[in-house]
Formats: sequence, C-alpha cells, structure tokens
Amino acid sequence: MSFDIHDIRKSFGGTEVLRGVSLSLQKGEFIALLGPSGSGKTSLLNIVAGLAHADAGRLVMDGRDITRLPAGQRHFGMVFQSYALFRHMTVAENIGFGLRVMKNGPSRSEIAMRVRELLEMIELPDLGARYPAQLSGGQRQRVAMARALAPRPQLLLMDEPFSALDAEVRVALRDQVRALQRRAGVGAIMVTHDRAEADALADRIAIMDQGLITRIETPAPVVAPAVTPVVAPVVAP
Ligand SMILES: Nc1ncnc2c1ncn2[C@@H]1O[C@H](COP(=O)(O)OP(=O)(O)OP(=O)(O)O)[C@@H](O)[C@H]1O
Repeated sequence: MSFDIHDIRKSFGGTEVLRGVSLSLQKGEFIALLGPSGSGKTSLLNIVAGLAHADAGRLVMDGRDITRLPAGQRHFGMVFQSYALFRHMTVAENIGFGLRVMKNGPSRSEIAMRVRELLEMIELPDLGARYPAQLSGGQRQRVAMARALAPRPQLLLMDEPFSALDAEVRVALRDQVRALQRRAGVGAIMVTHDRAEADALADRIAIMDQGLITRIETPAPVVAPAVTPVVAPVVAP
C-alpha cells in the first residue's frame, strides 16, 4: 500500500485553512501530524477519511485516485473522538460492526472468530459481553482501536486518540497502539499536538503550521528512564 496526498487545498468562508498540503505514506508507515491548534491537522485528516472534500488536490492510493470516493468505500479504519463506541452495543458487537455492515462480508462465525482474535490482541479477552459504559477510558480506547482494525483497513486514521485519557494511561496505551499497528501491518496517520506522543509513536512527524506542512522530522530517540546509580555500601572498618 502506498498513499499520496497531493497539493490539498481547503477554504472555509474565504479563509484558506489548507494551502497546498502534500505527503506520501509508505507501506506500514506511521505518520504523526503535529502542530498548534488551528493549523489544519483535523481538516486534513477529515479529507483523507472522506468526511470532508478538498477544494483542490488529489488523494492517490496505490496509483488509484480516491479523491472523490465516498468514506465508506475507502476501507480506512478511524479512531476519532466524534466516532465514539456505540453505547447500545456490547464490546464484541462494536468490534464486529464494520464486518457486519460489509457487503458480501464474512459469515457470522468468521466475524465471531475475528472479534475473539481482536479481543486477545487488545488484551481484553473476557470483556466482549460488556457495554462501553462498563469500561475504563483506556479500555474503551483499545476497543475503538480493535473496531477500526477489524475490517483489516488499508490505513488507520486517528485524531487525538489519547486526549481524553489521563497522563498515566496515555503513556501506557501509546506502546500498545504502536504494537497493534505494527502487528496489523497497517499504515497510520495520527493527529496530535503532543510532541512526546508523536516521538513515541511515529516513524515520521509532519509539522503543520498555518495550513502547510512546513517540515518532516524523524522522532527524537525515546529516552530511557533515569536509573538511580547503585552505590556500593560503605562498610565500616
Ligand atoms: N467546518 C468548518 N467551518 C469553518 N471553519 C472551520 C471548519 N473546520 C475547521 N475550520 C477552521 O479551520 C482551521 C483549521 O482547523 P483544524 O480543526 O483543521 O485545526 P487543527 O490543527 O486540527 O486544530 P486543533 O488542534 O485545535 O484540533 C481553524 O481556523 C478552524 O477554525
């Protein structure tokens, strides 16, 4: 899978919020869109998802122009705040949702198997029968990841996936999300305004400012936690 964003432009009421954004994603690559509030990150992700349309520019997946393809036909997994878990469905039903609505999709038993596999993957094997309200925030976020990955998407799109979580859970979840994305072998684009989050997760970081990608950075190496030096006890003579 290769994915190219070519010269995307978008205006709202005469203000250009995306001023010609281009970016190429390699197979299995994780890209973070990092930038201050209002720089256009979410607008770009929405256009990639097919939830909004660009005024100009193209989206190309494996050589195919998908700029005008409806969201439902893009086969992208989405973890967005605005796309919360379905409250009236169990965890298992939530995870299987994308498979059940697929045209000529898998059989019921195949769906059940895939859901079990994903529950194992997110390390919540016994919680399939619970409802979202009976989960912690971190567990909910892992279920949202599993729901997004269930139909084996070509690309995973995440908009501030950890922002509703407290700092401790956020850090613990980062590693899990990275591992899940790697294991699924899926490319990912994540919007964040948190530098540490981008460093921890991304292969490359696209810095956005005022509607443009101003530079691409490689993440800073993750610093190992400080180790307290072991001091040999002073033995009294
Ligand atoms: N539907 C809309 N109608 C009008 N203006 C919009 C709309 N969506 C976004 N904007 C404007 O476009 C600009 C970019 O917004 P966008 O949400 O893409 O930024 P962002 O980088 O994701 O910010 P944040 O980190 O705060 O979410 C902002 O000035 C915003 O007010």
